Amino acid sequence: MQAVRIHDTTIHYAYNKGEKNLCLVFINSLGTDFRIWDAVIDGLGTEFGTLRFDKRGHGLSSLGAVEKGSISSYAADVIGLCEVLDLDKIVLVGLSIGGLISLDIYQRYPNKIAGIVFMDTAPKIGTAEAWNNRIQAISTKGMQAVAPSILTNWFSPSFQEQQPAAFALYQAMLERADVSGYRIACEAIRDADYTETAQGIAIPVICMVGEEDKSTPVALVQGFAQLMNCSLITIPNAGHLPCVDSPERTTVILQDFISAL
Ligand SMILES: O=C(O)CC1=CCC(=O)O1
Repeated sequence: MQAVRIHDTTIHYAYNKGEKNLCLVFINSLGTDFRIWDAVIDGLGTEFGTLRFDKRGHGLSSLGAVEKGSISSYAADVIGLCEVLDLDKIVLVGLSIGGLISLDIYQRYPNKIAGIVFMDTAPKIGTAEAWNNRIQAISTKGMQAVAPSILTNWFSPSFQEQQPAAFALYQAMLERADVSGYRIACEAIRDADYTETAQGIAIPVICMVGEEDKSTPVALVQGFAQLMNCSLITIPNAGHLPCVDSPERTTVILQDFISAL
């Protein structure tokens, strides 16, 4: 188990040093911990470094002293972690809120990043009203009340049917998420709009999205890819978490992207 103190929080992470200098830094979605990348990490092998971590207030990482969430504070945690590990050639893989965090990192520290894979994400996700409703629901009724509708958006019906045990574990992950940690992430997403940053991006990037993603649907990610003038790869039979339901395809996309850098 690896952990480090970054700013006011303890970040739980898993770092594998690669044979090459380049390190893929995986930035999770809302309500998940870094186990969602396990199958992708297995498929990637040892050529490149990999860094996974739990965002503050998620998984085993502590919440710290923040009272209101901001994408910039997550970005500062990622940069702090990369500095501790002395990573100098970084490719970000940003899933959902992880894409917003990636855009913030690019905006603040453009020279540190060699490329970004945007996975099921957009520069603005959802409406303020929807996020306020979710915050209200978790604060009054807890995670279990919102979990069923969120899981329906994350996973395709076929994943639920074909892998009921895995589905049950992801349900447990979401239901056990810390309400305060989840709330600050919802606030951060609600208040974020990185459209201008995306328009000005000047490093290699790619977008990918599960064809059955109901949280950040294909049309939304298509608009994001057009904004950045980059390729969009759609993944059949995948939902909001292609690293979970389509890890082999996800691994190939990452490998192709890195080898073209
Ligand atoms: O949980 C969801 O609704 C999907 C999602 C939106 C932003 C994120 O990180 O996950």
